[in-house]
Amino acid sequence: MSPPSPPLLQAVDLTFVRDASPIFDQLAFEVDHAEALLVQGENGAGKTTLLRVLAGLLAPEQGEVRLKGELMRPSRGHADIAYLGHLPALKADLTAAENLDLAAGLLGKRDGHDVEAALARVGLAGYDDQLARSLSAGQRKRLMLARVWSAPAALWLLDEPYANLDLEGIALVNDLISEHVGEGGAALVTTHGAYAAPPVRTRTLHLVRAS
Ligand SMILES: Nc1ncnc2c1ncn2[C@@H]1O[C@H](COP(=O)(O)OP(=O)(O)OP(=O)(O)O)[C@@H](O)[C@H]1O
Repeated sequence: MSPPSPPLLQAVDLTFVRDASPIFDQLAFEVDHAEALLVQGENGAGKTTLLRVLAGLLAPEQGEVRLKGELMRPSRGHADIAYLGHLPALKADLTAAENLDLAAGLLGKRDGHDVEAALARVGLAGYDDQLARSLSAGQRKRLMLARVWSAPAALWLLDEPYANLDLEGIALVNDLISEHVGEGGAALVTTHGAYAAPPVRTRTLHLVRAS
């Protein structure tokens, strides 16, 4: 009998220290395929810091992040991870379509998730030629969600995906996550609010500032 495969993501005793004070200390959890972990916590609790460590954008003081059992090293990106951060990772002088093309060149693209389909999926059909700089904050968030939806990554790390969105946009985020999890993907989602619908709350991690 073959050994069980390791979970998609393992946080092993993660400690992150800023200015000599720990943000989180010996944090350990796992997220597997078909799971969504909702990360909740007050302002400053360390949610963004945690997601950036998991994305490999920040190095922990101690502990490690494992993806499919393999040690992840800090880097600019990882093929198994689609990260949606607080700050728009869009090129302001490129159009919506060009931004998605650029992301596909860097991150790859899921079959059938071409630019037209991605814009339509997030409610931006017809915005192909609009510059990212002239999109509203909610439309920029939708474009960032289109990037995530188009990527072939199994693990979505979504930092405040509900921010700037209207009610229909909040429902869209929950739909996208449910669909992804239903297809065997996984997601970590941070929020302060109660926006995450039940399918997005497979489990909850309540983050409390370590000191
Ligand atoms: N670049 C930075 N330099 C110094 N301190 C930082 C930096 N980024 C975050 N911090 C500090 O680290 C702590 C955790 O911040 P983080 O952004 O991870 O919290 P959060 O839970 O995401 O907060 P919020 O809910 O307000 O978005 C805070 O005290 C914050 O002030």
